[in-house]
Amino acid sequence: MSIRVAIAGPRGKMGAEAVHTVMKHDKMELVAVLDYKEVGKTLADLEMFPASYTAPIFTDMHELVEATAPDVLVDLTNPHAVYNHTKEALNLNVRPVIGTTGFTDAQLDELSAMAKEKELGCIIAPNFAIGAILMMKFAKEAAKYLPDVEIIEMHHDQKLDAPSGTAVKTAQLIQEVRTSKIQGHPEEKETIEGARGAEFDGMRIHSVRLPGLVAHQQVLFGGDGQLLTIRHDSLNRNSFMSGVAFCVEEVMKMDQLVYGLENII
Ligand SMILES: NC(=O)c1ccc[n+]([C@@H]2O[C@H](COP(=O)([O-])OP(=O)(O)OC[C@H]3O[C@@H](n4cnc5c(N)ncnc54)[C@H](O)[C@@H]3O)[C@@H](O)[C@H]2O)c1
Ligand SMILES: O=C(O)C1=N[C@H](C(=O)O)CCC1
Repeated sequence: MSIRVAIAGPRGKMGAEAVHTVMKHDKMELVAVLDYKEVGKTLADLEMFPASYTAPIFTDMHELVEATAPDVLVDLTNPHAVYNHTKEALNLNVRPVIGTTGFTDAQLDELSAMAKEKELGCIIAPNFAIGAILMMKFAKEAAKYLPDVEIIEMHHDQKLDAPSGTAVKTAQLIQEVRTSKIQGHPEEKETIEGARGAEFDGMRIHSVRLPGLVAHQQVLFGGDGQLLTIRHDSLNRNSFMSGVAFCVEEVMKMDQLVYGLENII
């Protein structure tokens, strides 16, 4: 039986790729999409999609679920919309696969409790690219031996949240193995505010935003007379799509929330 999939944010850079991925997948059916405004009756009304894409467009999640009964909601929208979408989906017994970044810790805790209570699978994946997951895993391993670390994430200039979800997740994974320490000179002083980047448990995170970039991250470890750099580059959004398809299949087997693909690959 096909997995019935709905996608929120179908006109976006990631959402449009996800639409194509689900349409091509032999074990999935795209039953509906969620937009925030009236843009047409079905995807076929949008110039960006072919006439054969007949999934209906909804602007209300309750109506979408009532009319099309999806198993999974893939959300690729923005940090303002995603929390409510995830909550609504769980309330309506639809399993969320969330690629949108920008959750607070409190929101993650609340959603995790909701998924547990409902015994529903939910995946929140700051990064769907396998190379990025490996970068994070390798960075966690390296931090055991080289605890002085700074993260430089680089994204396109349309990105709304900073630091990136991947950078935050990387710092959290490192925090699990690194004895907390403040890095740099104890008396260091910023002469221009923000020069040393964001502070996370004594580590620094730097966010670069430039046209031309897609999604890139370097994790730099400094030691005595040596520097280790672990770097990942997503060169296009297709790099995320096998991860999206993997999550749609995986979430159907789960009964709780998982934050980060490193927990399930
Ligand atoms: N997890 C990953 O691997 C991964 C990879 C790339 C991007 N992202 C994240 O995915 C999100 C989307 O990225 P993007 O580059 O496609 O952005 P985008 O701006 O191109 O697309 C976002 C889309 O969401 C739509 N939207 C906004 N509010 C909405 C709402 N309330 N309901 C329905 N649709 C709504 C917008 O119309 C837009 O089409 C961002 O949070 C980004 O950080 C995650
Ligand atoms: O393009 C974006 O925006 C991306 N966001 C994710 C993040 O915040 O980590 C992952 C990569 C692309």
